[in-house]
Amino acid sequence: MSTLDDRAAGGAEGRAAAARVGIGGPVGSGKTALIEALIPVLHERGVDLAVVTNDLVTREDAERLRRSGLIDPQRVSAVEAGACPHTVIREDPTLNIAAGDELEVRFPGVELILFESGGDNLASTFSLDLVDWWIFVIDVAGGDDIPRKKGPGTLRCDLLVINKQDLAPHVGVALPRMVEEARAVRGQRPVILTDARRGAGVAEVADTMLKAVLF
Ligand SMILES: Nc1nc2c(ncn2[C@@H]2O[C@H](COP(=O)(O)OP(=O)(O)OP(=O)(O)O)[C@@H](O)[C@H]2O)c(=O)[nH]1
Repeated sequence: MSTLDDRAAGGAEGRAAAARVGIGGPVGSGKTALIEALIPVLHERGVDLAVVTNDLVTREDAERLRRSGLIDPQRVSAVEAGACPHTVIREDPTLNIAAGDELEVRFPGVELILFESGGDNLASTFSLDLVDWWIFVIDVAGGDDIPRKKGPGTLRCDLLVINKQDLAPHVGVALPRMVEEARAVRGQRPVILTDARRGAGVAEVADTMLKAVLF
């Protein structure tokens, strides 16, 4: 199993290691939709990219990305997480680390690997043995009280994405207040509003991530 230290040293084969970014969040918050929107933006920025998806007992999200036409299907790997999505991104990320290592071997120039967690709850967090930096995706339709609940995902992530901003008027959410409360509990660390289906806010997510992990 490689670790961040191994990877910083260029891995066993002396290859340059890819930056690894986690994308977690509750079921249906829009993690896959955000990745689908990010891929073209990252390609436009010239980033050599691969993706690892995590599903409970299927390869649904990987198949969705492979069929999307957005990315070479070979660059999408699937991890079947089993019963607890957070186990394989936090307690024992061996399967995910191995999937990332295998992508680095097959695509020696890969610069960035996105790890999508299976849908989980507000307590979900990533091990820093697996990722360098991670995003937590919540959505407006899940309720404007989510930031106030101070779940570990919301508090500890490097970037909080509040997705489905387009739904705010339909679910009675005051967006400015939700963002303000999120910023307050996160000590001013970044919070970005997105509409992953239409692409709003996605370039800002890409640039914040690239600034943190590649440049
Ligand atoms: N209106 C709206 N719908 C969205 C947005 N982002 C995602 N959706 C929809 O929300 C649903 C769930 O999106 P996914 O991307 O599958 O969510 P996910 O977090 O990957 O789901 P799991 O992997 O099952 O946890 C889909 O029907 C998406 O089309 C958005 O910004 N606005």
